[in-house]
Amino acid sequence: MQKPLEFEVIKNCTHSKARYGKLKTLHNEFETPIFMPVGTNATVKSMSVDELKEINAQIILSNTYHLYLRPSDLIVKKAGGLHKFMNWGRSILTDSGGFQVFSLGDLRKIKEEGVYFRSHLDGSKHFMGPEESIAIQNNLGSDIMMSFDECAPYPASYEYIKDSYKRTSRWAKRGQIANKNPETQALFGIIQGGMYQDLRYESANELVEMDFLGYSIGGLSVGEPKPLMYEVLDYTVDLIPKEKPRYLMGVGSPDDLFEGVIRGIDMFDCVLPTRIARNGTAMTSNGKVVVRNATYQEDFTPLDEECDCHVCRNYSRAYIRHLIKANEILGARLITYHNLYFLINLMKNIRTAIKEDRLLQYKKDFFAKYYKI
Ligand SMILES: CNc1nc2c(CCNCc3ccccc3)c3nc(N)[nH]c(=O)c3cc2[nH]1
Ligand SMILES: [Zn+2]
Repeated sequence: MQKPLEFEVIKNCTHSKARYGKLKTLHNEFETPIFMPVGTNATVKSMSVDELKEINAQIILSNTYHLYLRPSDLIVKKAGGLHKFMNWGRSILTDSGGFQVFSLGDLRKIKEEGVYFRSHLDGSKHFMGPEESIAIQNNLGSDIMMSFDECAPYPASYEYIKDSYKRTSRWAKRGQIANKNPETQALFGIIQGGMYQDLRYESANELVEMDFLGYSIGGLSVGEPKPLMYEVLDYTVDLIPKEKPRYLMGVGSPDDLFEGVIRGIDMFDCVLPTRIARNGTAMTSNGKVVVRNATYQEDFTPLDEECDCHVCRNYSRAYIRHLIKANEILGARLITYHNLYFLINLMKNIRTAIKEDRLLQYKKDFFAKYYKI
């Protein structure tokens, strides 16, 4: 049987759990650890696919919940699938919709069969369960699909988390059975269990039993203190077979990328770079630059002196500040382009540091500048 995904660990870091690897889908092959730009409505906001290729994006995320509601997965299927619809020839990963139903929709009810919710667009009533989520992802044709899960809130009681992760495991099994394209679309299990070590163990073991092609660590980056997220990561990563890819969902500040890589994570996604760009904040090697501040009114240097991206080679802080203040679309576009390039480039430097066995030193050097320590 043809496999829709192949993953190979090429180099393990000697003084951390970091590893350098390669992941192959039916669309392309890319190196890990990797940062995946988020493209909720079948677009990485304000970026064309040509610009995404220019910044060397290899895999982008899209979303079952959003595309089901608008334009509908049936229309995307009629277009020939999401790759064709958005003219993106590289890899696509789709989230299963569970997280978005809880964080966006007006939640009505979680039942064994699935979730009844109201659309955040027009309040219309909908139902989504594992079978519906996988059918939508099959229609979208993404290379990597996520199991339908409940991302439990934080904080939550032990009893709540126990019931929730057990239902998520039952949903994962139902989703596996519902997958119509197991030879062309890989399915990941999502480990839940809140901040309770024994429940994380049980969730991971039940999903490893089901033999998914990769595993996401869910239920984190939901408002818990960072040290707690890192503590849960410390013991949860070890439960995933080391030859399978590990995806930490919704994580992507520079600090969290380093801490996640050091703890053995291979894949990351985060809306931060695109979201902060829209309010005029750029990520640079010397920390964040809120370019809308008056200080940059006559600053004719690039966003980041050390960045070789198209934006930093051609535009000044003063010009981009002017665009943001004038609420010109180009302002957000230019900062988004640079922020995405910054994180994609950071991951390239992290991969090189792993290959050369100097990751912890690189982390020290990076933050010495980023936080001007
Ligand atoms: C920000 N913190 C955070 N995000 C989480 C997500 C969503 C990850 N982002 C995917 C995305 C894809 C397309 C468009 C927009 C977002 C989760 N997704 C699932 N399925 N399960 C989680 O436990 C879970 C936990 C999360 N924590
Ligand atoms: Zn730049």
